[in-house]
Amino acid sequence: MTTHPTTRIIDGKAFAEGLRRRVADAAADFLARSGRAPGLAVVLVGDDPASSVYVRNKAQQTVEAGMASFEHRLPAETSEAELLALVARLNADDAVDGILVQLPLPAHIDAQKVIEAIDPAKDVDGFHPANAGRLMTGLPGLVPCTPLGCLMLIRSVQPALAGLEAVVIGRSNIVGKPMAQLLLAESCTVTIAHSKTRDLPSVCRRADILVAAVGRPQMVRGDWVKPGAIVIDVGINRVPAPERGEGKMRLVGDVAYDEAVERAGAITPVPGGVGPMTIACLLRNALAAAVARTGIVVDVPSA
Ligand SMILES: NC(=O)C1=CN([C@@H]2O[C@H](COP(=O)(O)OP(=O)(O)OC[C@H]3O[C@@H](n4cnc5c(N)ncnc54)[C@H](OP(=O)(O)O)[C@@H]3O)[C@@H](O)[C@H]2O)C=CC1
Ligand SMILES: Nc1nc(=O)c2c([nH]1)NC[C@@H]1CN(c3ccc(C(=O)N[C@@H](CCC(=O)O)C(=O)O)cc3)C=[N+]21
Repeated sequence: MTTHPTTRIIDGKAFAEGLRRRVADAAADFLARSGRAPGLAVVLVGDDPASSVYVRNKAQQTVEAGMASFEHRLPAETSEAELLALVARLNADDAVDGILVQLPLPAHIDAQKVIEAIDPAKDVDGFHPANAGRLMTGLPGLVPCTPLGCLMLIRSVQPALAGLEAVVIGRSNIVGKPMAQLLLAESCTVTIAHSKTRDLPSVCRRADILVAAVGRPQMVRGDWVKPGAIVIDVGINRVPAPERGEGKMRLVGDVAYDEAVERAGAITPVPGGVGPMTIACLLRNALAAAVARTGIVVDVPSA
């Protein structure tokens, strides 16, 4: 593979390691001042294999950062009422600063109801309407981890964002919409594209910053990328990899990386780009929640 001589491959894995180290330092300060470690509770309902791996990684990295991890694995048959009762217990538990309920939830549970049951002060995913509204209106609050991680990576290659054209493909509440809000707050000119967008390739070609959060393997082609653009690939898609052996799978993003790397000024790989930042930002948000809840001031890494 040849890359443009000036293309910067954004190493999300390395950036995330550095962020986790800074969070760990601050968590140690928090422990020294308060007598307890910041606490993060992660709830998994059912046994989806991918979700199970993420939850294990989150718990492991929480402990490595010197925080208390409370892992709740519930059977797929758990009723909505039982899950809401657990959320209520976690809301009331002073050792728990952050609560994450892994999505997707089984179909018999109303995910929106569960999100709204989480105390906004402990909503480390930033999915509660109170936090979404705070982001939209420019008030301090908890910001969704994946877009926050994307903003940190964008800033690492381009600190001055005002006036840049940003295109976000995808309008989900967990990635696309909050990503657009963060870029707007940075004074980018933001376009949100989605499945009804006409002539998506032309829209993308305007972008100085192109964020793909779609869930379609390698949909964004090289000739959709403006030369020199910053390309952030949020997509996590598992596709068959027969070259690795029968039944094997590999991860690809929403961007055709080998093509886009030829035109981009900077680009995130998959894996090793946005994914590791999501978990690092989760730990960052748990620390931020602990600080906001207790008033104990430590150095919380910011975007
Ligand atoms: N790296 C990480 O940490 C994370 C990665 N992800 C990954 O990011 C991707 C997106 O996740 P999420 O936002 O939850 O996904 P959703 O399925 O909730 O949203 C997908 C968005 O893409 C849009 N879309 C679908 N098809 C097209 C198309 N052909 N052209 C343009 N837009 C299209 C949809 O439009 P419409 O609204 O019109 O239907 C929708 O807004 C997934 O691959 C997911 O696995 C997600 C979270 C974290
Ligand atoms: N309430 C909730 N909050 C979430 O933040 C949330 C969720 N539910 N449900 C699922 C999605 C997805 N998600 C990822 C986290 C880390 C990686 C990650 O670490 N990816 C590695 C690869 C991991 C692998 O090899 O599978 C990488 O890209 O390098 C990916 C995806 C968080 N999500």
